[in-house]
Amino acid sequence: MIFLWGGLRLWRSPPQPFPDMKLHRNLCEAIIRALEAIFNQKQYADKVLEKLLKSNSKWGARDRAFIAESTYEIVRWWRKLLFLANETYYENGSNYENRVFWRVLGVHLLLQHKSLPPWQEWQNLFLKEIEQKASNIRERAIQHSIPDWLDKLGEQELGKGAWERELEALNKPAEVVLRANTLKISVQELQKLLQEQKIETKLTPHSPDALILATRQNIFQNPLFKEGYFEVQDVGSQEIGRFLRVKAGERVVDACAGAGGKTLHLASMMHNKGRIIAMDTESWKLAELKKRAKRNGIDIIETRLIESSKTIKRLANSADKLLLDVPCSGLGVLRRNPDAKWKLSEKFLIEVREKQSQILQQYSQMLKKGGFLVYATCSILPSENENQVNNFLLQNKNFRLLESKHLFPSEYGFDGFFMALLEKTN
Ligand SMILES: C[S@@+](CC[C@H](N)C(=O)[O-])C[C@H]1O[C@@H](n2cnc3c(N)ncnc32)[C@H](O)[C@@H]1O
Repeated sequence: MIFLWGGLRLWRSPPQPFPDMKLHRNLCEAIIRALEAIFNQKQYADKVLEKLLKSNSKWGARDRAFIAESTYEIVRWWRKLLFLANETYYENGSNYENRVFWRVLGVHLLLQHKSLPPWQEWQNLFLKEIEQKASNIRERAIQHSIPDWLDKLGEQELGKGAWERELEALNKPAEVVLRANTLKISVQELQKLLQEQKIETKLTPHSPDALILATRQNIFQNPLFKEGYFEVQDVGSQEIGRFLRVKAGERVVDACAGAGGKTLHLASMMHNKGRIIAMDTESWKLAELKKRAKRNGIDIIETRLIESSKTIKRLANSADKLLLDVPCSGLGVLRRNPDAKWKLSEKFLIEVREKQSQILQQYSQMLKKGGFLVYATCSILPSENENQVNNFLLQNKNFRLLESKHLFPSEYGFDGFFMALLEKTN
């Protein structure tokens, strides 16, 4: 699964019709190239777009937004658009012909009320017919554009009503959320400085340091970002950091730190006092984390690459607080990563659940007696969440559950997460 911290996320805005924009063939060809790389070469959408947008410096901001937004919306609605284009959907990962990408793009643009140029690829596509077909879809997996196996699994795990509510919410494009780096600035001051640049934001009751961008722009180019005044981080992800209740001066281990989205938050809540050991199995992510820490004015983080179980054993009984933000299906963040639903498989889910339970079992040994750990995922499936925690508690009587929380996109409007706070009592 993918974890994003890069600039591309900012291009995922609500679908916009770009009403007065002429359809240039080179922009449509760029979208086709992106779709081909995502669906046939199985590349990650964010990486594909990052590379594609860098490849042509002549595209203006509107062109780039058009390419990125169209690609993301097509990826999100892939199965439904194939159905409306009278094309076959392959659940087994087979490749699609170029012609299919063109037809799907044509259907998408018609539904955005664009009039199509008389290009040969778009002959015989008519909005009225497409709309009529769309109004008669009976199958939930097509309507919500999701693979059959995942649709069945979601219903099995969450129940019909809850799964349908999440399906609906997970197909809405995500907002861009900033987290003020309180080591450098308060959320109110940040809002004011952004306003002076005519960048409108709103506060949210769900997170004290969060600001939500009213309109999308390349915020990573903003001088305030370069100065480390804020990071881009979803509201739910911010909640996980707070859930660990870290204090200044503590020794904290963030064992699946990745590029450090949550590590940086922990460090600012600790007022940059104490020690955080940020670990991961991927060295490139830890290298990125170091860069981000520097920008944020944080110097209490030490990165440690996990090369074997020895790295973990060396830290036995050493942490006051431990964050286990484990690898997962990413089902809670499909709004940001819609391509994940086409790349996930039952086999991957079985493997990732096994990994989660191993991490929980082995890494929890790093905690001191009396210490707290947070087990977190960006999944909404009980099999990755409470079931993992319950199994662990059955086998580890020296831990007790203090609190757990589900963040469902349908209920609070942001990404889906799970977090459980455990205490090591003995
Ligand atoms: C959910 S992501 C972490 C996101 C990160 N905490 C953040 O807030 O940006 C899970 C991370 O676990 C890492 N990972 C995978 N297997 C691991 C293992 N066995 N031990 C530690 N980390 C692992 C992945 O490389 C990935 O960065």
